[in-house]
Amino acid sequence: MLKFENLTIGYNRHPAVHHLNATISEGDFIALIGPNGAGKSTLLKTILGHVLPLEGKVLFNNISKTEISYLPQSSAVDRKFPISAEQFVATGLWHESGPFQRITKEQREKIHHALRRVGMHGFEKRPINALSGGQFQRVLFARKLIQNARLLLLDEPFAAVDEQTIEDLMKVLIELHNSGATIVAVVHNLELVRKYFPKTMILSRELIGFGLTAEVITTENLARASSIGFGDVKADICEVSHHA
Ligand SMILES: Nc1ncnc2c1ncn2[C@@H]1O[C@H](COP(=O)(O)OP(=O)(O)OP(=O)(O)O)[C@@H](O)[C@H]1O
Repeated sequence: MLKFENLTIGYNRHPAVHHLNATISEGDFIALIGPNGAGKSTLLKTILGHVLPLEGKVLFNNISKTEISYLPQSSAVDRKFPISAEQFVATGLWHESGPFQRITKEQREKIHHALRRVGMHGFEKRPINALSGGQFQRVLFARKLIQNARLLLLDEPFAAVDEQTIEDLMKVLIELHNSGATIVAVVHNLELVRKYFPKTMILSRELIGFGLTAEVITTENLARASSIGFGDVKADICEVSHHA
C-alpha cells in the first residue's frame, strides 16, 4: 500500500528521520512508537504530503491520498468553532457533499449511528467546546468512522483520555480494521501496543525495528531508541545515501 524508499524527512534541511526503508501493507494494524521528537508525527505528515521529503520518497501503491484519513494530535484541533457534535461529525462528509450543504436524512442517520458507536448517543446537539477531552476524542473518532477511509493515520489518539475511553475507542479501531481499514497509530503506552497492535514500528530518528510486536518490542530495541531519541536535532542533511 505504502513504501518508504530511502526516506529522509525533516524541517529546514534538518533531518528528523534518516534513510527509512519500510513497507506498509494492506490490512496492517501498526503502532508507531518512539521517544519524543523521534519523527513519528513528521512521518505521518509526510505520508499526507504536508511535509516534503528531504531525500527519497513515499510510493503509493493502489491507494490515492483521498482514501487516507488523518487524526491529528487533539491539541492541534481547534475547538473554539461554535458547532455541535453532530455538525462537527458532518464536516467529515465535506469531501463528498462540499462545505455548508444541508445534511441529508441519510447522512444524518450515518452521523447519529457513528456517534452511537463511540458511546456519544444523546450528545448530538452539545457544542464541541462543552465536551470533556475524552468525549471530544470520541466525537473525533465518529468523524473518522463516517469517512470509510482505507488508510487511517492517527497521531496519539489515546493521549490524555481515560481508560474506559481508550478501551471503547480501541474497539472502534478493531472494528474498522476488521472491515478492511489499514491502521497506523502513534501510541506511547506500550501495554496498549502489546495488547492490541499486531505490528509495531519503532522510530528514533531512524528505523529501530519494524515487524511483529512481540519480536520488535525488546529491551534492546527500546534502549537503542531512547539513546538515539534526543540526538543531534540540529544536524544538517546527510550527504551519504544509504541505499541498502
Ligand atoms: N514545524 C516544525 N518545524 C521545525 N522542526 C520541527 C517542526 N515540527 C517538528 N519539528 C522537529 O522535528 C523533530 C521530529 O518531531 P515530531 O513531531 O515528528 O516527533 P514525534 O516523534 O512525533 O514526537 P512526540 O512524541 O513528542 O509528539 C523534532 O526534533 C521536532 O522538534
